[in-house]
Amino acid sequence: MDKNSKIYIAGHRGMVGSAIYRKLQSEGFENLITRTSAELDLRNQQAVADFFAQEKPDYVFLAAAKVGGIVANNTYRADFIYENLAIQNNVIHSSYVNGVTKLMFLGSSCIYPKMAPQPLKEDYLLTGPLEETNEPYAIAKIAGIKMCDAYRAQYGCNYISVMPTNLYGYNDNYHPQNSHVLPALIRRFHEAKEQRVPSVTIWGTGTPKREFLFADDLASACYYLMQNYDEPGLVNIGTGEDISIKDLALLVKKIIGYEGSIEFDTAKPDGTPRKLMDVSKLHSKGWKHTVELEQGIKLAYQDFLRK
Ligand SMILES: NC(=O)C1=CN([C@@H]2O[C@H](COP(=O)(O)OP(=O)(O)OC[C@H]3O[C@@H](n4cnc5c(N)ncnc54)[C@H](OP(=O)(O)O)[C@@H]3O)[C@@H](O)[C@H]2O)C=CC1
Ligand SMILES: C[C@H]1O[C@H](OP(=O)(O)OP(=O)(O)OC[C@H]2O[C@@H](n3cnc4c(=O)[nH]c(N)nc43)[C@H](O)[C@@H]2O)[C@@H](O)[C@@H](O)C1=O
Repeated sequence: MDKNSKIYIAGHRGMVGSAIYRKLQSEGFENLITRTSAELDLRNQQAVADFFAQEKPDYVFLAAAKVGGIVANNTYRADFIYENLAIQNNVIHSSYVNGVTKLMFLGSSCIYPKMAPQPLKEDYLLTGPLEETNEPYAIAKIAGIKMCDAYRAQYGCNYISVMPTNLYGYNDNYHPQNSHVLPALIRRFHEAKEQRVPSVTIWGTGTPKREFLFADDLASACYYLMQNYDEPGLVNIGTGEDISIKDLALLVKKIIGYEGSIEFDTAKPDGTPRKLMDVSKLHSKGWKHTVELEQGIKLAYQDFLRK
């Protein structure tokens, strides 16, 4: 990418897309193209074809998707598979038709088998059954990886796939039911503190382990890989460190300054027992995260308080 390249960031108002937008701006890129979902519904094949034919972007970051936490994935199963397949099919195919130089597809760590060995290496893809709660979303994401590889193999397209671990940061979704765990806990502990509620309930047993990456770090990795990575297959993006949900809840409780107790709603799903990324490939390419979890949660909490 050079500073005059025309770059389309699909999903620029979301947590990831907005972080990629900020990163590109801070690096001096000015020719950035964006559309909200109201302006351009990426599920609409003709609208996407017309947009690409008119704008002819050089580079595409595909960060638009139907996204949510464990209960949203499990509840809106049809929406998660249909919307994600439609968005990625339309954007990837229109990129090919209109000669996009390079495209980055964002997947997720949920593409790996539920019981895969830890840490998760890139070559564990398609080696076992998926986690049931997010299987439709994961199937769509796996199709996206395979679509990038197929367009590379048949048409020589330089389309790359990156697999971020669980993310959090600025512009996160704080919906009480549909969000991911970190924004959910920030909101719940904050409201419990404000309303002097004696206990906070978190979902599941608290024993699953997750890895968390600050979205601005992810944007930095995406920028780095867009400049320095041209391979088929996938590359994990994470920190290589994980934490149990119980310990995460204790950390959020401490940062927010809530003094009540924690209870567990075991009627809610735990999901995958552990999802720790093997980040040796990413490190070998020359990128490492900079924001540690406690610091990142403090930054996210400040952002939550500003909204
Ligand atoms: N959040 C996480 O923990 C993780 C996210 N990822 C991946 O990162 C990417 C970005 O996720 P994140 O930023 O968290 O998600 P958000 O929900 O914050 O943002 C998604 C964006 O996609 C856009 N979008 C959704 N549907 C459509 C549509 N039909 N047409 C056009 N635009 C649409 C929305 O645009 P608008 O605002 O204009 O409506 C929104 O800004 C996704 O591919 C996700 O799978 C991967 C791993 C973990
Ligand atoms: C990024 C990733 O996100 C989803 O998978 P997930 O990793 O299971 O993500 P989650 O953040 O929703 O939950 C993590 C853990 O935390 C526990 N948990 C406790 N209390 C709350 C809570 O209040 N909300 C939520 N959401 N979870 C909670 C919850 O029970 C689970 O054990 C995928 O569907 C898929 O979309 C995907 O790729």
